[in-house]
Amino acid sequence: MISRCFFRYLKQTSLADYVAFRSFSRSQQTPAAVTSSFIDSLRTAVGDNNVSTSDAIREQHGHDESHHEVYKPDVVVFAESVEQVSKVAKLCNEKKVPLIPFGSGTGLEGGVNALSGGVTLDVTKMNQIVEVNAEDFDCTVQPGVMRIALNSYLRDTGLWFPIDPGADASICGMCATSASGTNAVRYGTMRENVLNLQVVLPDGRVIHTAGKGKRCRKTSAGYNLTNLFVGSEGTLGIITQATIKLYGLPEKTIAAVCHFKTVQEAVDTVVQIMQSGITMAKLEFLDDKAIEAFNKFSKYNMPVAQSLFLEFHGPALGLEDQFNTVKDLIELNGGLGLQMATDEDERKRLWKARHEMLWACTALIPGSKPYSTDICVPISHLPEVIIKTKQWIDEAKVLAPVLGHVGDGNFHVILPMTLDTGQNEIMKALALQIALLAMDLNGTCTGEHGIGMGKCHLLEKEIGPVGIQVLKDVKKCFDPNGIMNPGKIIS
Ligand SMILES: Cc1cc2c(cc1C)N(C[C@H](O)[C@H](O)[C@H](O)COP(=O)(O)OP(=O)(O)OC[C@H]1O[C@@H](n3cnc4c(N)ncnc43)[C@H](O)[C@@H]1O)c1[nH]c(=O)[nH]c(=O)c1N2
Ligand SMILES: CCCCCCC(=O)C(=O)O
Ligand SMILES: [Mn+2]
Repeated sequence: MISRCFFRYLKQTSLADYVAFRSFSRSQQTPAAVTSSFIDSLRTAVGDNNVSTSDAIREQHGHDESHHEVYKPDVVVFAESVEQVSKVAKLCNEKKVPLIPFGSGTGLEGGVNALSGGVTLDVTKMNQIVEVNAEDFDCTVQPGVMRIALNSYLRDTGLWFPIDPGADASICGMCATSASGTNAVRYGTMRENVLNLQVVLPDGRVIHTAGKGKRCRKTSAGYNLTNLFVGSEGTLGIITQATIKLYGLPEKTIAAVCHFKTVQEAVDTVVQIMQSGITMAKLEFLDDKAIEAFNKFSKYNMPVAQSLFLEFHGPALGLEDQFNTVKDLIELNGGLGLQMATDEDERKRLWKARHEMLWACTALIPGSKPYSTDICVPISHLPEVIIKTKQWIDEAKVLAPVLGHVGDGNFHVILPMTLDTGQNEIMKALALQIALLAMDLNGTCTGEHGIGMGKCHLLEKEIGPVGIQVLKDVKKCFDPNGIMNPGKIIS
């Protein structure tokens, strides 16, 4: 039974939102015209070995890591070059067949699920690092280059690409979702780190969003096409190359963990650290439930309490001063157990465990699939939003750990979805309620996972009917036949 209190906020804001959410249904797309002669033309374009209609391959490409229902494409194509991507796009456009770009399938909003069937275009075979300009701190990669492989390749140069969503995602998939993660508080998100993109448009034309070969740090040359494609989730074109910023590996790194008796103390500390102007590299909150999952899954023995995980990057000189300033703030707010950790192996183990929190939380209920909230609010509203969220979780009597990138005002509630539909309805209502609160407090329903198939109804609420109409106009301009990843972002 859901408590009346649980729905109080929902009722205060708008019951209509909840009804709209419950009855939200994706507008049915025209079924794909994938005939055998169409598949033959794909084989001619990319070679027999690069076209698969096997059920297992279609299943594998019909979902990401989220709980969303699987939607298999009719056919999966593996591209090996920009020319092949262009030919496939042209063929799909001519026959009005849906075309869904696929990076590595680690998304969390059903971005790759083929809602209307069609062709899924897997770009993992295009995995070359095109160039590294160490002296300019940038590099250019093909769409199948993965984040961890890029950083291994860069290691000897003393450079790295710090944006880290935890999962080993493709760099171009990260561009497509505007990913971020634990290091964004210092290094920004994909939006701040992409200098140029090569994109194949649905009609097969190839563009460079900042101009061919351009990789300058600043430009005021016209509309920002690059950032139109960052976060476009495969709905405007296929990203076939990305030029991104690199950074020097930090000379010194300090990690630390501390815990608090109350959520208020922990989150007040976060706000004060951010307002003090200290540049944190990571500033993560894990609530008591998250710590329980963390201990169990990764074999730690941390106090089960509201916790902060922190990391500092910088020159050896002065970094300990920053640590000590933060230490003072933590202690002033009642924080306990803070210790400096500089041992590299222990640090790696800690962050690996943090990145596995999705699996740690879902393991709390075996067989469950994760449903995620991803709100982001201005930092001053963070204490209010986290405290209300935790109160609602308690009232709803669901097991839902809270964790996230609080230095950015961004956090997740991990809602393990099971076969118990009653319980799932409660989870979805809770997720909606949290998103509505964030939006009321000048925040967004998604800081980093994107809209995908799961949050279209929230985007409508977030940017309003005129905003949505403008997005639809933009979509029409790039993709007049509506073939690119239909049903995503705007339904
Ligand atoms: C355990 C765990 C933990 C996290 C996350 C995942 C998992 C499994 N994520 C989410 C995820 O890693 C993130 O969304 C990636 O950016 C997705 O990259 P993929 O290559 O897997 O794209 P994937 O293949 O999943 O595609 C995602 C979307 O991008 C589109 N796309 C992919 N490649 C494209 C291309 N070349 N051109 C055009 N469109 C393309 C797809 O069509 C789809 O809409 C995350 N994220 C985050 O920001 N912060 C975090 O903290 C985490 N944490
Ligand atoms: C489905 C749960 C998503 C939250 C976990 C992934 C994530 O973004 C993280 O920070 O961890
Ligand atoms: Mn995250």
